[in-house]
Amino acid sequence: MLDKIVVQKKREVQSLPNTFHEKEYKKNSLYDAIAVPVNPLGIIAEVKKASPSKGILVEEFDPLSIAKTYEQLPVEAISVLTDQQFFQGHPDYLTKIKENVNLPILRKDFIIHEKQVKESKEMGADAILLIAAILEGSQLKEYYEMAHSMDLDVLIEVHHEQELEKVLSVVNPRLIGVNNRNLNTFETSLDTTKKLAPYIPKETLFISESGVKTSEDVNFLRHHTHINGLLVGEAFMVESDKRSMLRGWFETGVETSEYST
Ligand SMILES: O=C(O)c1ccccc1NCC(=O)[C@H](O)[C@H](O)COP(=O)(O)O
Repeated sequence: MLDKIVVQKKREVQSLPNTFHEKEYKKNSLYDAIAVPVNPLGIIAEVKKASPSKGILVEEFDPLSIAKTYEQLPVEAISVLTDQQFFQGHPDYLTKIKENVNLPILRKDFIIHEKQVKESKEMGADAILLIAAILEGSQLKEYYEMAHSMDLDVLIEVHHEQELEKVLSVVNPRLIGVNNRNLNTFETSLDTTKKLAPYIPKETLFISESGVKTSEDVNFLRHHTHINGLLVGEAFMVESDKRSMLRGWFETGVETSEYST
């Protein structure tokens, strides 16, 4: 699946312009929001209509209204899927949300070319995702530095130790996301975050992405790891009472964390 997505992205990149116009948006820092969260963990809530693994998640999809709902909750940031082909997202969703919602906005897409970094800035993103699985070390470094020079935060996503090693050999990432979803089989396992936790540098903010749905999931991650945040899509999208769900995640808390270095 990841291969198919990359093939499609290469096509899309060809039709992107060579120049982009930076608009003046107020920057909301994803890094700062996760570093000092309102919740016990920083929550990045995703605006996600559909996915290759689950198909359509919600029939009546109004991205701005979802983002406005998130803004009323105690969440730290919003992730917006801008991929059209596989996730039924759109770049315009991100721009509209940026113009109307005062939270850091992460552009969630499959960035494989520098033009997409510039496009993200033009769209109004505060942060971009770089997926180690689809980038060479040299590209990771180039796009990471380019993004920072444009005042974009970067969340670098990894799935296993080799990808993490590749990332750490080229940059000192401020934010790392461990994606619990195997991008080939779509299966999610929170053990992915648990296994990688000992290797995430202490000075890096550490996000666990995908497959988080219940308070047991949240407690498992808090007990076994030192994560700073969670990126959650499906659970928020399908839940009508998002506030209660979020409250429930932190109600019991974790008495002791097993995690130690
Ligand atoms: O969500 C998918 O099915 C998917 C498939 C292939 C590549 C990426 C995919 N998702 C992107 C994401 O990383 C998630 O939308 C995000 O982490 C939230 O995950 P979840 O809470 O499980 O919806």
